[in-house]
Amino acid sequence: MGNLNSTKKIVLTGGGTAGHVTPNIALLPSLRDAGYEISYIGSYDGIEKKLITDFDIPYYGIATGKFRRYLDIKNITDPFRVIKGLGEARKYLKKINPDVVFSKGGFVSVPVVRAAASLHIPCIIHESDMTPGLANKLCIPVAEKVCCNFPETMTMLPKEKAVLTGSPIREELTKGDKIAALDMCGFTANKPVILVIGGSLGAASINKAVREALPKLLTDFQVIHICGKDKIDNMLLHMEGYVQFEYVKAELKDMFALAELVISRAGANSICELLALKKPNLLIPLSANSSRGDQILNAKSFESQGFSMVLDDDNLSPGLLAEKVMELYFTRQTYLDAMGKSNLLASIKSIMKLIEDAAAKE
Ligand SMILES: CC(=O)N[C@H]1[C@@H](OP(=O)(O)OP(=O)(O)OC[C@H]2O[C@@H](n3ccc(=O)[nH]c3=O)[C@H](O)[C@@H]2O)O[C@H](CO)[C@@H](O)[C@@H]1O
Repeated sequence: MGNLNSTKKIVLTGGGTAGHVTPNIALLPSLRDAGYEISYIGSYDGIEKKLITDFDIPYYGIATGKFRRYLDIKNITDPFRVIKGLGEARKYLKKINPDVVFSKGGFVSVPVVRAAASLHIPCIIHESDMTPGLANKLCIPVAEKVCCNFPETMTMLPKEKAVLTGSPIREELTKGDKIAALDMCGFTANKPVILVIGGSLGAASINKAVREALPKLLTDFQVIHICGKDKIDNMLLHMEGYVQFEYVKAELKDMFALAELVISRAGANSICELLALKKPNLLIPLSANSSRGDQILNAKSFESQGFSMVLDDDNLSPGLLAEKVMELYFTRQTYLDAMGKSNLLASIKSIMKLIEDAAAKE
């Protein structure tokens, strides 16, 4: 499309889980520096709306439906919601008239990208997992370029579209304050801290194993546990050296600064953050029984590069978890050495270049 004689405009989209939103947030400072007027199209009330409201960006909600691989009554109604979303996305895109759309994926992005393509607005897509998700698969045919996080993904995509950029990480995550985290958690400064993050939604199996392993873990460590919405265990609220949070926003940077080790799901953005922040980590990827297995591939790739220790969700037990944590603690320098070469800002720069090139198209 192109805006003659006017400010450059970009529409960001992506949602459903935080992993489809935080990379967009990571791009905001650079987009602002480059003079873009930024708008966001997401679902009416998804996590993207809650996360984006903090950034003073016009937000447009559309109807969205899931593309499931299993039988569900909603498979009958959701296609109508997607069609409705497509109409709404077209209406908002016409109103905003952006030069470019950047999509981080998730189901809400499909109507936005397809509507943008029908209006001849160039779209850049980002795939953070090793294998493209279904939403991105539906958008790749109409995308200008597809940013990849793993070299392995490049071989699965049309050659002329795939670009290896890595995942944009929020720069503020590097600016954490250990003392602020100690205060917030009521911890002492002379015992190492483990941060547990079960992805943006929390992970029931990790929550259970960590809680059952607490008698062992708390002998040598203090534990910050981000356990997911509605997953706080009230029985453990006053346990010394253990604190729980459902989800944290600005405080996450301080917790990262304080943590000596991190136990985490293997969501693509989470693991890139651990790499960028150089945190020795134990990954427990979401099992293939409850996903397409993308986290297992993400974790294997990080394990083979020496960045992570991996524990199968299917083999998870409190005893094994505590054992692996001790092993990680004593071998952490090996992981720190391997992670030493990552470059936090490289991916933001390379994605910005693709956005600028696409926006310059008439
Ligand atoms: C269950 C599911 O569908 N998981 C997918 C989802 O995970 P999920 O949404 O968990 O995605 P990621 O692990 O990639 O990213 C989570 C993001 O949320 C942030 N965060 C998390 C907790 C918190 O309290 N505060 C906070 O800011 C993390 O710092 C990170 O930036 O998208 C990922 C990226 O496509 C996929 O790899 C995962 O397989």
